[in-house]
Amino acid sequence: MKNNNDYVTHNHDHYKDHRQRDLANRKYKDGADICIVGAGAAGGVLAYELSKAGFSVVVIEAGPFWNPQTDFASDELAAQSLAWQDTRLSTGKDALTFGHNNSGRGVGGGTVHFTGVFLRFHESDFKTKTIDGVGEDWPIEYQDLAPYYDKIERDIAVSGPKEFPWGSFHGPYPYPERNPISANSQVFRKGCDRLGIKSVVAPLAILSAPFDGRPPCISRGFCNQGCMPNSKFSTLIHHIPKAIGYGAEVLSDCMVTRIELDDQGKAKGVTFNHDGKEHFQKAKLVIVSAFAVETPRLLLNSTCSKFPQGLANSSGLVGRYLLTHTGHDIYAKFDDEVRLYKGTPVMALSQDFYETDRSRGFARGYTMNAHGGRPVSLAKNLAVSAGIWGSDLYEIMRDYNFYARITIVGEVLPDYNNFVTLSEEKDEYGIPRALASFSYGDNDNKMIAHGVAKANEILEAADGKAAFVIPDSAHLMGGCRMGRDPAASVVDEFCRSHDISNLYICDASAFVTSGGGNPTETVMAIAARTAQHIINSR
Ligand SMILES: Cc1cc2nc3c(=O)[nH]c(=O)nc-3n(C[C@H](O)[C@H](O)[C@H](O)COP(=O)(O)OP(=O)(O)OC[C@H]3O[C@@H](n4cnc5c(N)ncnc54)[C@H](O)[C@@H]3O)c2cc1C
Repeated sequence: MKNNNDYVTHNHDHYKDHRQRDLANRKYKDGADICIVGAGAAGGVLAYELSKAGFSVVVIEAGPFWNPQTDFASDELAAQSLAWQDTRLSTGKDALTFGHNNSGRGVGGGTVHFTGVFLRFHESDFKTKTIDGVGEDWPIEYQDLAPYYDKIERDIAVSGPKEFPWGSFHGPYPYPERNPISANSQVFRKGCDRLGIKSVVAPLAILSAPFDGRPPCISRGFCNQGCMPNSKFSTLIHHIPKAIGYGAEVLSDCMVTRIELDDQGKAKGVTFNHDGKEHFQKAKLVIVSAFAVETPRLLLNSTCSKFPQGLANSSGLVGRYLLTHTGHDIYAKFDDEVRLYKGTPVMALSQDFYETDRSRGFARGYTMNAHGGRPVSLAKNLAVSAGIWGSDLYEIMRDYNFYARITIVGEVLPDYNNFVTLSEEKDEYGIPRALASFSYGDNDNKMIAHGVAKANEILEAADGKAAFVIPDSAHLMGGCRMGRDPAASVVDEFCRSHDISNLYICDASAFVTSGGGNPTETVMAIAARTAQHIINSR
């Protein structure tokens, strides 16, 4: 019998014992207290906190149980498999690109291939309607999440600056900031300094010193390809192994196709597909943590006579108010080599343009990330998103080493007409494929224009020559927004669905607004708060 400490020892193959081989002999075949759908950022935190509190927990994950030592490759193309690659249909004026840029698949979810930029939301993010007259207020405030932000940062030893100039949290972070920073980040900070724009070394869920049996980052630079040395946090290597140590069971390669209700209209478990066969997992409470596209899709697919519009959907808002961040990439060319592939991709950022400044002509704002990048994705994005082909494309790729990049992570305002729903087309499980529709609004477009101009100013102040812009988006959120009014939201402030008392929806889909910074710390803080609520309600 292993004790819990065995599961926190890293760099050996502690995952193999838990790859599901025999579903007939699974641990909680006759029922568990809690079934969590999806083992990503939120699902991992929930599994850890709830199993630690003594609940019997089953986590059902569509993708594989990755082993960093054998499954992660220092190869851009090979690592595409870490993302959700099933076909999703996309429409709208600014149709979203899915695949590698949007969600994970497999234990760890998006945390396996995320960049590790770890930011809190600001106080204003939770009340944009009250403060700026745009978007919607959340049913919670920054202060409700603050203790959970603290906890998550401590739990995974976030590295960051001693002083963080923006928002309510001013540091220090549990672990010191990363040093040295990449050449791209040095270029960014030089440009900011010359223009009087504040910048810092980025807070990262990547170790700057040893922690929990894991080594500090060696700046190998393949963060988005899965971190083989385990220096970057993911729920795959942190929360999930510990949850297993507390008794949780993880069923990987198992696609949940429906949430099932009993005669009283309460959740009784989920149906899932493994290797072409259907299985049922009984549970007293179901939590859906399948991310901003798959969560609404699963709810909409789980129709029954009592809920013909899908589960938790009496408001008609499941799938509505889908959010993303503007993710425009601004490139400039330098005389000296920058080598964008080197080191942790984001090592410096600025939030000087995060809060509303009416003189700019739009509400809300953005984070600027000095953002490294790899050559295959650059070539693809140049051709597909920027429409640069032929000799122009060849020349840029030939001079790849001389480009620097800034990415604008900008707040997109919530819009009822941005949504995910079910299409007419079905996948191999017989579930209708997701169809997402997305268009930027006027405020979003003004913000993008401002961010692009500001990034060019910074790069030019650092002696670069403005080169090209690749339009992009990042980080999906929303689709099951939280709120107090059951007619205007899908879940309450603890992510409990308004319609079904033992059905929780807890992941990025619960976001009301997108904030102007990378979202995963907020996803995890919300999950930790939801777990505490479930524990308190026991
Ligand atoms: C390239 C990239 C870089 C990023 N970088 C950053 C960053 O630097 N900082 C930051 O804050 N955020 C970043 N993000 C965003 C981050 O990954 C997400 O915000 C976060 O993972 C969302 O957490 P989640 O729990 O909602 O979903 P996920 O982490 O995506 O987890 C959902 C899980 O559910 C599983 N699932 C889905 N449907 C089913 C089903 N029907 N049955 C069973 N399982 C299912 C999926 O396989 C997945 O494992 C990045 C994202 C990408 C794509």
